[in-house]
Amino acid sequence: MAAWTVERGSRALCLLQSAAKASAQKVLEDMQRPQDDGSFHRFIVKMTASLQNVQLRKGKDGAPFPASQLWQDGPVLVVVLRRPGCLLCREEAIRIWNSRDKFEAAGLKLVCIVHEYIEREIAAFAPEYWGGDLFYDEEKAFNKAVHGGNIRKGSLLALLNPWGDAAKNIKRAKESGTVKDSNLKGDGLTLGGLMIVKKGGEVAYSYGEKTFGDHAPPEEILAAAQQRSGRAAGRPVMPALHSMRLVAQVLTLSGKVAQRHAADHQPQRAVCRQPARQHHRLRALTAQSSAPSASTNGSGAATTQSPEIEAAEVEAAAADARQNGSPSFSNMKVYGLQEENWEKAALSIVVVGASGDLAKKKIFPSLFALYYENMLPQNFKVYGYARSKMNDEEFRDLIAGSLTCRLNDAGDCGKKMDEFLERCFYQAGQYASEDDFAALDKRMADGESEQSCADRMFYLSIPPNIFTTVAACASKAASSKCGWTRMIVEKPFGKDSESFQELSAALYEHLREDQIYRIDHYLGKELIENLTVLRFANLVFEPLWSRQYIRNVQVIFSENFGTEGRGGYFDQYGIVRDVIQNHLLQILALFAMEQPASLDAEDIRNEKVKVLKSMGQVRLEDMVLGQYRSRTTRGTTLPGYLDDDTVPPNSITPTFAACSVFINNARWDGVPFLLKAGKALANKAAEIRVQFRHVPGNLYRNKLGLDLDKATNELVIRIQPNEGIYLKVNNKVPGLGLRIDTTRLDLTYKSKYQATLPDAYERLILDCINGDRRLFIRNDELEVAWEKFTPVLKEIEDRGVQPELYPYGSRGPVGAHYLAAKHGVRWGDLAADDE
Ligand SMILES: NC(=O)C1=CN([C@@H]2O[C@H](COP(=O)(O)OP(=O)(O)OC[C@H]3O[C@@H](n4cnc5c(N)ncnc54)[C@H](OP(=O)(O)O)[C@@H]3O)[C@@H](O)[C@H]2O)C=CC1
Ligand SMILES: O=C1O[C@H](COP(=O)(O)O)[C@@H](O)[C@H](O)[C@H]1O
Repeated sequence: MAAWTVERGSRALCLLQSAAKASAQKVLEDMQRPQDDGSFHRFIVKMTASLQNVQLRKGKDGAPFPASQLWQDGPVLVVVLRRPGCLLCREEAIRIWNSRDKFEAAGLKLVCIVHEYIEREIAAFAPEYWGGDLFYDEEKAFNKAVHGGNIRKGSLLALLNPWGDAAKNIKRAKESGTVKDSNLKGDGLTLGGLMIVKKGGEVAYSYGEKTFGDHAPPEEILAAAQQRSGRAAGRPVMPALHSMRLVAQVLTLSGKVAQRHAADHQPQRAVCRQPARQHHRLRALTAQSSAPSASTNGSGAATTQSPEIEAAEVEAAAADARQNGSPSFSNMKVYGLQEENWEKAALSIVVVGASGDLAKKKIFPSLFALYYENMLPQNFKVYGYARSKMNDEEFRDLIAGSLTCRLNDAGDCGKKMDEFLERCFYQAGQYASEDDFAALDKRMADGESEQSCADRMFYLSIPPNIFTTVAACASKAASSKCGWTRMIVEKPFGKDSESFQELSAALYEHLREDQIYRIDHYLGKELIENLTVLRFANLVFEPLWSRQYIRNVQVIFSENFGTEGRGGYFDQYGIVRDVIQNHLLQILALFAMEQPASLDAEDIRNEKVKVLKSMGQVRLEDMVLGQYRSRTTRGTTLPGYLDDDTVPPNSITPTFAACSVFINNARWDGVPFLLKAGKALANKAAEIRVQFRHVPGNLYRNKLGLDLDKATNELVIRIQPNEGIYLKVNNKVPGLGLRIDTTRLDLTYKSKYQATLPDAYERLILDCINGDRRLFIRNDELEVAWEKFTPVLKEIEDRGVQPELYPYGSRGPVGAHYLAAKHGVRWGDLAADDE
């Protein structure tokens, strides 16, 4: 068989790299020379064999017959459903069914397969959404086949992400107007797809749904159908599963795109010498160039340009290839291999500083949660790296203690934990030793060798003084040779403008901006993700979001424990650098920014930078500093900050700070933004409070009591704990007479949603793997953030400003009340009516 093998595509890619200016047509011609090393053939045989004898039924009680009967007389297009009642499945079914003329013209018969037979559901589905034959596949063999032989389950987490593909698909389906009604009955998690099977059983095309409602691109199905029948003018018939996609990839690789990508990957050695690995590289490049947002951000494999520019380039390259290439591809969109490669992809995750607190507390549990939710690529491995001496078993014991089964435990958590731990390894090494990182590289390469090529993600969970040393050694000695290499860098990103610039410059010596993922875990919190949805997806809030209606905004962080063990780190930074300059300022930026042009990372971050630039300098006179002291209650003494052994005696580092800032733009002019953060306070909370102005000429003024502030509307976005959003409104108390009460319109997440909220680190690690940079901080954001705070921090240190003492477990220093009063407002969290 004249097969289009993956290796053949690999060679074509090398050809492209070495002669990037060659036209796509020429490359296609080169690829079209037949080559048969048997691998594609073996794949087809395996796939075909797995379906031939599958027993299908027409109806639940119908007589079973072998699936091979479907294609014994001619080719067939098989729609493999997830669930007949679902909106997205109905949308897909009717779309295919309505295009049946084209498929039938290409000689295909259309059938639909369900893996569950709920009579009423089927009756509501066919013939309303599907007019052809429908068969029941009890074994779910077709659902497996479209996903390479395994059941693939969609994750409910995917539905929680308002920017995710699943949400976009739901929107698209609703807007299509083709589905009148839908329901939630049946198994909605087992993903489906679509296949074209040739007469006799050879699979000519296969597409597995990657997430809910991700359907095979119509142009691709049609092109495959035409190829299958050999009807596309002048085209050789070719097996479609790989070749269709391979050609799509090659089309994207013409001219400068190929050149740029080739240049972007570092180090470049061995790229062309390893044909087996090229397949993966093809994926990485295509994933980056494929259509929707996930793809432009997708691999992050290598661009310093904005996604729009890149998308335009890819489009131009594809257009070029269309012009010069075969007419049968003229309508073909450039879709990536992401979905199938998600399973084939190999990923090595390195946690540097694996013996430390953050790694144990957050990173490994998050990785396990992602694994449990099937969010990690099939071929992933985790490597812990630190100086401490441990073997793999000891390392596994160390992290096992912190893994939990909190996410939707389906009873298999223990087993999953064991599976996860089997993929965890430990490599001891010094942080400044390239040789030690080379040893890690070797270890990873051994682990990766079964796959085509692995991407590598490093999480630098180490003290800031060694960030750049590690970045240097890791990038030099342990970068991925053919996939992407990304590094998540933890805060603190410097101590002031100067040290930040130094750190930044040092990182840039070894990494490009698109490889650096500066994490601020507050951006990964559910309610922060929801902030932009709340603003921009509701008509009722955005018009009020300005100086005209808002009196002040408060961003509040409090913890009911002290530095406890982290005093050594904390004392060098203090609460302003630890929480306000990063977490709270990031929240403020998202809250106050203008509507971005799109939800792309760069558009959002551009708006954040603008609003930060419009912010005035933080001034000492607008700031209150505090430090907690010990407190004895009922015979128990809670230690003061200075009682922490890791804190120097007489330290004046603030553990509490509050400040007011203004944003000097048309929207926010004159509105005080009050930021407050403290440790060892009365409770643990993080929230945004928006206090609205008083109602002018209020008819009920005399019913509201003397304190009008109590009756102003207040919108509270409770980031944690007990996540939720509520709006304080005035309401008539039911009954005779007219009494007014201030009450809450309350959306408390745990009452409304059953799903466990993912931890911020889970979301952010996954985003990094996906190349989604929206929730990571760009260098220029930090630059501005430091500009606003550096002068005041310097002044505090130069003057040796003494913090006001407050007792452990109290509501903080009294000075904070004066600060609010200076702006004629009160702290919402300290109001008597606020529990
Ligand atoms: N812990 C937390 O809650 C949070 C931490 N962060 C940030 O995450 C990063 C990691 O934090 P965390 O895990 O608490 O840090 P740790 O202090 O626990 O350090 C992590 C590891 O780094 C190594 N290490 C510690 N001190 C040094 C040193 N002076 N020189 C070289 N290596 C050292 C140790 O491993 P070994 O000796 O085995 O090499 C240690 O296990 C830091 O940047 C921190 O600011 C951010 C937010 C929260
Ligand atoms: O970054 C930090 O955040 C934690 C608080 O995080 P949370 O998710 O538990 O609210 C804080 O304790 C720590 O001091 C700071 O470095």
